[in-house]
Amino acid sequence: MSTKTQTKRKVGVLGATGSVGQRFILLLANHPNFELAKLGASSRSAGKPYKKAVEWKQTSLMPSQAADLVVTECKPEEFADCDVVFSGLDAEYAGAIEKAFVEFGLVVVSNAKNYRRELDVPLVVPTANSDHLDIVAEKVRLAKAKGEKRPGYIVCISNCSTAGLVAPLKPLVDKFGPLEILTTTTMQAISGAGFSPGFPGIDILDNVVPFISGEEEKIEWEAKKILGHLKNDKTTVLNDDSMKVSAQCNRVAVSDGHTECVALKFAKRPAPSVEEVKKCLRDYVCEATQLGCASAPKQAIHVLEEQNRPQPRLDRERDGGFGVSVGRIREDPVLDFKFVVLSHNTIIGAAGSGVLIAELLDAKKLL
Ligand SMILES: NC(=O)C1=CN([C@@H]2O[C@H](COP(=O)(O)OP(=O)(O)OC[C@H]3O[C@@H](n4cnc5c(N)ncnc54)[C@H](OP(=O)(O)O)[C@@H]3O)[C@@H](O)[C@H]2O)C=CC1
Ligand SMILES: N[C@@H](CC(=O)OP(=O)(O)O)C(=O)O
Repeated sequence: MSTKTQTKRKVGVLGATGSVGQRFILLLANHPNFELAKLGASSRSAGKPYKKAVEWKQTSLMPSQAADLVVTECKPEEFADCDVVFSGLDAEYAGAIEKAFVEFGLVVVSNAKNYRRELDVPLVVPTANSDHLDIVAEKVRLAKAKGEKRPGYIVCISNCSTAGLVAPLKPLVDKFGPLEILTTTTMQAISGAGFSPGFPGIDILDNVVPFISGEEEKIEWEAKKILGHLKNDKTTVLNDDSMKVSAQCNRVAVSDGHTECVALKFAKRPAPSVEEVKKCLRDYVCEATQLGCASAPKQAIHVLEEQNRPQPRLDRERDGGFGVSVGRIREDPVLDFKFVVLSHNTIIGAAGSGVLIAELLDAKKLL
């Protein structure tokens, strides 16, 4: 019997002190395939052990694997031995830093918005459109065919509200065809606004704020890219521009977990029944689960029958935050259906998606 143990892949986290960065630390500390090797943040944090650089705000204790790692500046040379670098960088700085990392030959999986619109950059919710990683597979194949080593590349994670929205839509579109109309009204947690400086308590206590800068536009176009298809040559994504999407976004006094009230109309007539929609969501098994990825949810979509669910505090941890909860699925008198979806914004909406994407890249031998 073989006694050979598989060595873990070294990984780094940029923006390790932030809201998304802290979630990456929690998810990577005891990961079976990845070893947390490098942490990066701004020059304010660089040179300090992580436990001194970070203002830890998670409800789980800071993992010992991270506490004494010394934070560095976000320079690619510092991360040269990492197989994957996760980015939770402030978008103001992410563009230049991530570009430098890719040019250095590194694999970057990013939460920042900067490269999401690039046609040859996959925008991936790993429980929905993991097939878009074929763009990366094609880049790697072409380089290897020329006798070159694996090139640096970037994969983008979607906006957190978009992730919760498209997770149940993808199996529905695959089974019942494209959507004609999609509307969503979000109730977004304060952790989505980040930790530096963080959403002011006085603004959110006893309150709802009906504006999140840039969020509605991002949901409206990102859904079209994620629900779109790859061109035949697998080099770019063709957005689903035939679908009309409308989003309204609100910040609410919830720590973690974005809730969305969704309504939709399918392009094809007759529309499926409520029972067919529920069955489609319940039966869905995402590729990451089929491949046995370590963080993949057992159930990607949880269909809830209780009339007052999902609720963020009660449902956000389903499948470790990698599962999305859908409740109150019913006919809509204007469109075809309406339902409520809840997703953990820093797990399936951010860092968790990043980790699961890296597991998929590893399973597909693209690292
Ligand atoms: N929060 C969420 O739910 C989601 C966030 N995102 C995106 O993820 C990214 C991170 O968001 P979030 O964690 O909320 O943000 P935070 O404000 O909490 O964290 C920002 C991070 O960026 C670092 N940083 C700031 N300036 C620089 C710099 N000049 N050079 C290097 N590092 C720098 C900070 O380090 P330091 O502590 O040293 O200042 C910190 O680690 C953003 O692009 C955001 O839009 C995406 C989806 C969901
Ligand atoms: N805007 C989101 C979080 C976020 O930063 O999204 P994006 O990465 O798309 O900018 C929220 O407030 O909940």
